[in-house]
Amino acid sequence: MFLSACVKMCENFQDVRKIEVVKDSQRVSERLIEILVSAAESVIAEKNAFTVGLSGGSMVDFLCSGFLRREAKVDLTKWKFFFCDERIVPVHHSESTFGTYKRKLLTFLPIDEKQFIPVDTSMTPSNAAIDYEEKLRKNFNDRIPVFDVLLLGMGPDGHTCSLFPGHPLLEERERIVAPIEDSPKEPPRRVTFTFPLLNAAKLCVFALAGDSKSDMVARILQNQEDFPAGRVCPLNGTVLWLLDQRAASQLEVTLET
Ligand SMILES: O=C(O)[C@H](O)[C@@H](O)[C@H](O)[C@H](O)COP(=O)(O)O
Repeated sequence: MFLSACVKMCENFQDVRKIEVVKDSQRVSERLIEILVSAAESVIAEKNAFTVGLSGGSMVDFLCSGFLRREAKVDLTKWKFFFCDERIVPVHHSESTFGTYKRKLLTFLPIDEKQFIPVDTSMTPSNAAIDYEEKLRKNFNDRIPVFDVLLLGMGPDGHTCSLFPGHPLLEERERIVAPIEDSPKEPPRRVTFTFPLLNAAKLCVFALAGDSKSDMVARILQNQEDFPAGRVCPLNGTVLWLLDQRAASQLEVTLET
């Protein structure tokens, strides 16, 4: 069910923040794939390529469940997957985001591992960030890479990627990928996209489900409190908050007739 909520102008950006509320987490998964496939069809028709930034956490399960439930097969051969953040651990480590996607998504989706552009986690966070920035620039022609879609999560403290409340990285304006050595969310050593890169994207999608998200969702979307996830407002794009009813339970949502 599409409950079209208030459409808010993001502060300081000329873009529109959109909110879509669906029944439950399963429907979040399904809608996520529908949105991705629809975006991919139009982008590939024009550019013959499609770039996606992946987050860790529950995003992996949303994508696995969504793709598994989808009847119509999707041609993913032109899709390229990058990581909005990554933990600096070996890829076989249970906390590796790329490792988790390999173990889950790659086991059943017709995707070649070469379609993933992983962070080199054998390096220090600082060198891995520099190296990943170079990898991004090689894959995009833009000074600041313009992703077709960035898939984002949000922690209960309002963080997104590895951009945490009160962290100096929130003010980073030069680097598009930055190291962090003191992530309050384990593991502490990571690399992360920064806001200049996030807000250059054409489409950012937050996929959130469950009661644990509802308080922060309302603080950001309704009370306009300043948390990292709320600072995602693409300059020339759209940010969609795809929520299940539990994550949206504290929002005053208007029903669209
Ligand atoms: O690798 C990470 O830690 C993620 O990129 C992180 O930003 C995640 O998206 C949020 O912490 C939400 O995680 P959940 O979706 O699991 O709540």
